[in-house]
Amino acid sequence: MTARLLPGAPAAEALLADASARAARLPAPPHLVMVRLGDDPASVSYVRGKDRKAREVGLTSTVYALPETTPQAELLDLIARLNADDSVNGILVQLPLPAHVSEQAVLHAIDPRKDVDGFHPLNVGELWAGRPALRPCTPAGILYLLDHYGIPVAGQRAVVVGRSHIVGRPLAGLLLNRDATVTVTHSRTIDLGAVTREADLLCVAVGQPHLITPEMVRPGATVIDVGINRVPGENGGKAHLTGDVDPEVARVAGAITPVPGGVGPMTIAQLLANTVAAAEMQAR
Ligand SMILES: Nc1nc(=O)c2c([nH]1)NC[C@@H]1CN(c3ccc(C(=O)N[C@@H](CCC(=O)O)C(=O)O)cc3)C=[N+]21
Repeated sequence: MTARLLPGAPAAEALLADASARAARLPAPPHLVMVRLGDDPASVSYVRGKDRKAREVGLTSTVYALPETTPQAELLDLIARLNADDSVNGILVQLPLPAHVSEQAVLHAIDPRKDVDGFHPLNVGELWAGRPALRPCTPAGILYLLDHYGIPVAGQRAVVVGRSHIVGRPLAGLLLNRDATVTVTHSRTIDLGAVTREADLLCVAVGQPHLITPEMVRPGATVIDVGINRVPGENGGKAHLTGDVDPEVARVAGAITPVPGGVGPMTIAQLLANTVAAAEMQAR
């Protein structure tokens, strides 16, 4: 038996088609502004991917590529101007930020109504209260993917491995809002495998290549691999991407997302859907 593969592309396409149709009904194309500091190759490539996809589906996209050394005050100033600019519907500041800039200060500064990452504390609070608001892109994209493939959530035992503010925690909140029974594990969890083996739905977001091995997975479980790890090629060969889940897990799982081509495309699609939702909210 080998697991059913859950590619992101078809689900992302469905989400984007809906977002694009809704965007066309607005008085002006929704406008996303992305800000990045420095030239970390992964950040450059992610922002480029989001910018390209935004244009493809009929949004307006602006990228501010600022020097690594940009003072925090200057970044906060830019955010204040974007907040005040009615032609801007969504603002994303690419993480991670250089050490001299406080992530907290930046995330607090973004107008919650334009916070298409869903990282502002007001939106975090709304998520945990189960009230509608802009949701973090990767977790919301994962829920969309599960729904797209008809994988049940309500009543299921969900285990989230990782408690980051951008994936693990908000994903646990979204699963709870959808009536899953949720356990969150982390680096201090004792006997991780005993916990993950209980999962009907196992979501892994820690950034450790192949942390999850076959004996840690309940036969037939759905496995969502959020890890995107760049590993150098053997003998100087090409570097490649690999997930937090050992590919051998496909022999026991019922369904599994690939890396690349699984959760990554959902994150981008959800960001653009959030931008359309923000524009709709602002038009009201
Ligand atoms: N403010 C902020 N918001 C974010 O949403 C955010 C961020 N900062 N910082 C970094 C992480 C990471 N992230 C990804 C988005 C798309 C892919 C993606 O499209 N991945 C492709 C592969 C891309 C590649 O080849 O590198 C895939 O999985 O198939 C991956 C990772 C968004 N993040």
